[in-house]
Amino acid sequence: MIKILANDGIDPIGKKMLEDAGFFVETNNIPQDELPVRLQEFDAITVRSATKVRAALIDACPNLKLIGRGGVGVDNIDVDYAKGKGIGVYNTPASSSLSVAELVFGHLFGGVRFLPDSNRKMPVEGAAKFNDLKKAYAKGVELRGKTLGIMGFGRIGREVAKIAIGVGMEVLAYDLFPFNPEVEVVLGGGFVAKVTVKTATAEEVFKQADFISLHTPFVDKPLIGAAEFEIMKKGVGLVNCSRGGLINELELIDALNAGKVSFAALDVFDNEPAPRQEILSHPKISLTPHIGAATNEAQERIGVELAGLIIQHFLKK
Ligand SMILES: NC(=O)C1=CN([C@@H]2O[C@H](COP(=O)(O)OP(=O)(O)OC[C@H]3O[C@@H](n4cnc5c(N)ncnc54)[C@H](O)[C@@H]3O)[C@@H](O)[C@H]2O)C=CC1
Ligand SMILES: O=C(O)C(=O)COP(=O)(O)O
Repeated sequence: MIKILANDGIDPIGKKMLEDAGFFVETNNIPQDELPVRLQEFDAITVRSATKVRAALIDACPNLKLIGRGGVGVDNIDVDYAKGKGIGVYNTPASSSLSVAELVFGHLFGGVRFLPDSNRKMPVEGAAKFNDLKKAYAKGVELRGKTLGIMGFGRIGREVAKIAIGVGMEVLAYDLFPFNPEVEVVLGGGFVAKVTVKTATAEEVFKQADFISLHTPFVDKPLIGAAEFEIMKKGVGLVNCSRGGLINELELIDALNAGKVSFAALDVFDNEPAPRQEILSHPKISLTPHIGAATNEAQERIGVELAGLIIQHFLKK
């Protein structure tokens, strides 16, 4: 019997699909340092972003035939190394795009009206300083009519654009590669509108956008640091629901303190799972603990897609 370790969990429907197909599935959260021994008895492992499947772990588990990533980023897996050893590596690239895009808008709506800071301060200072807080948060802005710069016009970037258009924002889209600027915006009542977004260079996005949202993978260096903050509009808002490292965190703090950036919203961090304290305690940063894909709908789609890929992999052997 094929044995699968779902080390960062798997949606119950995906698990049942695997079991119905005759696989044994153990849902667990085995600590990283115990995996080199305990994974040896399994044929496959599924992970989210927490568990790392590096070369040393792969070497320790000669029985391993498949690594499944329930999600998009495979930066926690030594993919080429695994494939070089004949191990199948799969991810579920489209299943969570909408959930991430909706979180981006949660952060944007929150950022422009100071919700994170208000939520931190109201329970502590609300009664004594209600009117001071009311004054401090009086200068919010509306999103409609503002320009959203989207860096990386892939699956998530495109979903973000659709919501932005629905909200009445202008979209400036930048990608490293040529892309189709037309998106299909689903409106109520079964109507679909085809809208062509403006394309831009990275520099144009930095100079013209009121808000910037990042949707590229992290490769080797930040996309945004002091030089980029320098040319941005004063008061720009930034969202990073993509990967820690894309924004230089220390230079972000300088830009927030200088008033150049009005707020930042981070779902991902340099040092996960322990982001730096200056980031966690900054009043102008909206924080979520890497939950872009953490919705019932996304996790169900991911579980079902991953189960299908695993079944197909083993059945075709
Ligand atoms: N916060 C969370 O929980 C989640 C985060 N993510 C992350 O979101 C990111 C984007 O995911 P998808 O949109 O699904 O990927 P995708 O592959 O569909 O799109 C990424 C786009 O970025 C472009 N790109 C790559 N390098 C670039 C650069 N240096 N400058 C400009 N564009 C560049 C690519 O050409 C591509 O169009 C990934 O890093 C992924 O891991 C994905 C799901 C959940
Ligand atoms: O799919 C991705 O790239 C993600 O970052 C999602 O991470 P998670 O599976 O929620 O730990």
